Amino acid sequence: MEALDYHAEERRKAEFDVEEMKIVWAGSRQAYEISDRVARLVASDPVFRKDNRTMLSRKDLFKDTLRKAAHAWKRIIELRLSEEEASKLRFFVDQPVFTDLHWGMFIPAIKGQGNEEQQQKWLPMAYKMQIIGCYAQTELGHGSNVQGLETTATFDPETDEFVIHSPTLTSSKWWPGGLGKVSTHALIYARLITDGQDHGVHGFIVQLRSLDDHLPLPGITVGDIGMKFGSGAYNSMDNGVLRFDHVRILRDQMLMGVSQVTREGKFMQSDVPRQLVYGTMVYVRQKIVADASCALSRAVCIATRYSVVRRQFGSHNGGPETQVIDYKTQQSRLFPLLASAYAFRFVGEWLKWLYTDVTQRLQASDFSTLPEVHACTAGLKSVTTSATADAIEECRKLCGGHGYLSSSGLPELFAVYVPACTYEGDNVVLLLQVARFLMKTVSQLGSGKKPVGTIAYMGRSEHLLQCRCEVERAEDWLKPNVILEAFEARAARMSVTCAKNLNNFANQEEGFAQLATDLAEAAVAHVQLIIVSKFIEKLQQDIPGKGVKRQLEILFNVYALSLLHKHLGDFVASGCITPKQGALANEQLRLLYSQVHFDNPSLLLYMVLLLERLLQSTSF
Ligand SMILES: CC(C)(COP(=O)(O)OP(=O)(O)OC[C@H]1O[C@@H](n2cnc3c(N)ncnc32)[C@H](O)[C@@H]1OP(=O)(O)O)[C@@H](O)C(=O)NCCC(=O)NCCSC(=O)/C=C/CC(=O)O
Ligand SMILES: Cc1cc2nc3c(=O)[nH]c(=O)nc-3n(C[C@H](O)[C@H](O)[C@H](O)COP(=O)(O)OP(=O)(O)OC[C@H]3O[C@@H](n4cnc5c(N)ncnc54)[C@H](O)[C@@H]3O)c2cc1C
Repeated sequence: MEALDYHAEERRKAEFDVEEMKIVWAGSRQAYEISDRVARLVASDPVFRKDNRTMLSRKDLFKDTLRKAAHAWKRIIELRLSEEEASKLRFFVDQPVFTDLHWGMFIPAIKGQGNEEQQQKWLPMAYKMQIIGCYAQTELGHGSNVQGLETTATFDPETDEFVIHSPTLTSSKWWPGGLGKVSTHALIYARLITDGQDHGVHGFIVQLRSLDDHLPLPGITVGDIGMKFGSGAYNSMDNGVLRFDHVRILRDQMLMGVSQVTREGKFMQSDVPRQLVYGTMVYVRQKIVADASCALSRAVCIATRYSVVRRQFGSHNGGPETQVIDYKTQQSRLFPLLASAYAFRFVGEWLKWLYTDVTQRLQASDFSTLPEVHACTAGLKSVTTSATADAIEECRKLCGGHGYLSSSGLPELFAVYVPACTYEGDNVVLLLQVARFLMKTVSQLGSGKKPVGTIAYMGRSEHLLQCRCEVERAEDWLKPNVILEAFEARAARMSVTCAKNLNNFANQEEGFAQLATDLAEAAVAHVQLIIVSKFIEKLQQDIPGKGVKRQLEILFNVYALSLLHKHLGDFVASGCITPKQGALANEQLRLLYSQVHFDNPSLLLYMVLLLERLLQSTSF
């Protein structure tokens, strides 16, 4: 049977309404229709082709990228695409490019940290792309440690200006996307100094290049930092280096939404948390979670198609060899990744709501949920990107030798995706931020302050520290409440154990440094609980379509039980479950794989309907 016939055959086996499942994946019928329309637009436009990407030189790749970005902008204008459609189009062009940072960070930073006048001044030019901006925070010497940045912005009351300067080699801005060749402006994060006093890191809009001849302005040294991981991949992006030699900017070019400097040079901290200066990173981290489900679904789509078509061994009497998707090892490696794509999709939907909610609260000067939003965006960005990067590599291996071919699409997908574990915050550094939030919560348990939101389970820690999972048979693991309690107990016990062990140290800082690995693992347990609980909440919603909810329930159980199996040590060591109950979970997982198998290609291949036209370089 031909491969495509087999696909059709597999689809026909679907025990659920594929059309309705597409809408579940997209989040709404409207979102699906926009995605499908824009995907067709991109796939049918030869300018957006990308199957030649890995064969181009860096220079030709960059020119090709500029051509695509300009063409995308032209199509957005011609077709009068909405902001959502335009964002989808840029996403489907699917090549790291300077506009990612212009639209994804430069504009959001002005919106989030600029005052009303500054937004009115800069945003119209940015929306029309009359100026092109980048987000220049990281320096050669500091990326994770933002408070360690060295670039200075010294106020000169004589001239009502800031003097921007790079005092050391390590203060050179290093990495900002779009900086190397294209950006005319940058949002610079620098140490604000007034009257000899250092007020920490703040944002400043600085013009880098002339709007007439695009040459660097006086005092500005700027360039590209060179080739990066892989051949195509992120080399379509002009990540750059930037140094300042006493460059003067007007006082009103300091973003004044969070803090201000008066004409007299007086520093004024608004009554908002200084961490709002980090707001753009929080915004991008929540977007990265939804993007993880997309990248993961693409890799799993490729690996599923391969697994359905590839046959190896097992021929009897000259008959066809066995489909590799029939091997239990192939299923146990592939199906949890399929389930993870859905899990990340749903938690990404929820995180987008959480971020929208905190944005509205901030406008009413309600900062109550800011710590939780920071912990959720940091933790989910860390856990989903690490899992997705590992999953793309696993999908390469699932495809045997062909997975290593550029034409499989997987090497490029991996090379473009993996920096997500580093940019917008190194994943370990972000887990330690979550751990800080967890330890603070545990320390307040005795104060009567009731934990709420995603940390509410800590308020039941007395019960969770004693409970025993009610699992006597494998099928008991199919109950969402049983799974939820196991994950809550694991997370609570790991955090409380860390908190107790911290007390063995002279001070919190020393304890935190010594116990960092345990704290990072407790953070992972907390974040995985969030993902599991949001999947359960999704299943509690009204989900139309024949068999759709049933399939999602199977995927939920695959996701949760494969995680439990992977982290069985945590669950058993913390006493949440017994080794016997762990074995029953594994037994149930094997049974679930058989169920997914008969529907898996359809579950996956409907994603192909959305992405297939964009996976042109994928061909088995
Ligand atoms: C690691 C960070 C957060 C440390 O920041 P620091 O100021 O040193 O804070 P502390 O660790 O001392 O914590 C103090 C306090 O503040 C809270 N907090 C920290 N961050 C936030 C936040 N974003 N929102 C709200 N609250 C925050 C923290 O919880 C503490 O609260 P307590 O109640 O416990 O006192 C910081 O250095 C950091 O974020 N580092 C990562 C840098 C980063 O992400 N860089 C990205 C650059 S842009 C980029 O990579 C672009 C990529 C291209 C692309 O995306 O395509
Ligand atoms: C493709 C790409 C695009 C980027 N684009 C931009 C951009 O547009 N704008 C911008 O400003 N930046 C950008 N960056 C920079 C990026 O934000 C930083 O690289 C990132 O924040 C990590 O910081 P770092 O490089 O200093 O890593 P480091 O912090 O030096 O991390 C190195 C190692 O040290 C460990 N580590 C560091 N601190 C601690 C700690 N306290 N405890 C335990 N372990 C620790 C980390 O876990 C890691 O293993 C980009 C980076 C990449 C790769």
